[in-house]
Amino acid sequence: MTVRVGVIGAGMIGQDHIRRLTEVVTGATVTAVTDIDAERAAEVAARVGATALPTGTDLIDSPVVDAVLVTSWGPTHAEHVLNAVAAGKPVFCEKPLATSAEDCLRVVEAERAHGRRLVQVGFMRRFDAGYRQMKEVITAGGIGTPLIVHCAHRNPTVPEAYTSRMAAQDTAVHEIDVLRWLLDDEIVSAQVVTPRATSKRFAHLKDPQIMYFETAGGVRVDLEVFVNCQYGYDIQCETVGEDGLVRLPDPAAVGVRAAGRHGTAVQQDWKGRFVDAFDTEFREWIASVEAAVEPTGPSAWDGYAATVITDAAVRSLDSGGAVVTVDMKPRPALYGGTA
Ligand SMILES: NC(=O)c1ccc[n+]([C@@H]2O[C@H](COP(=O)([O-])OP(=O)(O)OC[C@H]3O[C@@H](n4cnc5c(N)ncnc54)[C@H](O)[C@@H]3O)[C@@H](O)[C@H]2O)c1
Ligand SMILES: O[C@H]1[C@H](O)[C@@H](O)[C@H](O)[C@@H](O)[C@H]1O
Repeated sequence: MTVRVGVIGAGMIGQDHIRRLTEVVTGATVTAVTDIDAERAAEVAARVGATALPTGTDLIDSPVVDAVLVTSWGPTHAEHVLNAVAAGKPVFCEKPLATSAEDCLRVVEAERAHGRRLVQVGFMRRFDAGYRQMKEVITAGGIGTPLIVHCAHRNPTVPEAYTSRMAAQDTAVHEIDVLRWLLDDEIVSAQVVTPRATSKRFAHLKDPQIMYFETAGGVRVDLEVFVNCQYGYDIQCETVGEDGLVRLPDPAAVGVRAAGRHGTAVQQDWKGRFVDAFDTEFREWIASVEAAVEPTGPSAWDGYAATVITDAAVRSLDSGGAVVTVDMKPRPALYGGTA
């Protein structure tokens, strides 16, 4: 069976995922596209022989759509995901699942009422080969009990519309998700402190920021978020355990020796850094839809958890650096919990 995907939001990442679904992943085709910019929807749909539809509701209800991909602006995600769950269709939602914890919980409740998982959230790092190898080592006891994680998340620059809160909501949210998964542990507190700001930023922005997280199991995490670091897109992660440490590899790149120097190029954006992770993410999602089984990727609960934890980080930033306790509901049985 070929999975017929309808795409809501034909912007930057929507178009990239449409290319991925049509050119990279086998067993999928894009049959419908919608965007509040109707001209854009028509143009993108025409490129892949899909139908442009006026609204997300039309697309979700369309008989030529088996599964829904939501790549519109964050504040619109919850509405589309809730409509897809109501229609009983599998839905892949780019992060964030919703911009408030309340809206994330509405999705969780809708899915629980439906009785099985239909939602996958687009935290692609769980599909990155390096993070997967780290998890295998940690799970196999290769470094003993994890104690500390050191992380850095650096972007070369960000646009003027990027705000200080987005360091948690848009950027650190990737570490928040991948660390919960990597450590199989829950984050219970967050603290954000700010050093001297780089002069190479917009005046309104606090950049860099240093975030500290603590897990229920007592692991301490430090994360540098620096979104105007100038030199490249650089993701670092090192987990220190009782018996050793495991470090995320840098992406493979040729070594160049010339003009008296030896070096390797640094990635310049997330698209290139995580291209393989995105491909794997969509291969696995399409395979789960094709097999009519629940997706194994990040769940609606993971989307909720990430939002609650980023909210705590934002509160800490706003308060000038207080340690903020994460106020998370008990995890329901549908997501491996006991509630
Ligand atoms: N996983 C990642 O690393 C990653 C990377 C980039 C973006 N994202 C996420 O993807 C989402 C989209 O980001 P982007 O950079 O592509 O934004 P974008 O602005 O380029 O595209 C969003 C598109 O959605 C359309 N749109 C907005 N509301 C809509 C609605 N209700 N119905 C239909 N269309 C609607 C807009 O007109 C626009 O074309 C964001 O939530 C963002 O956080 C994730
Ligand atoms: O939306 C992007 C994307 O999620 C990237 O992976 C992250 O590095 C950026 O900071 C963020 O702005």
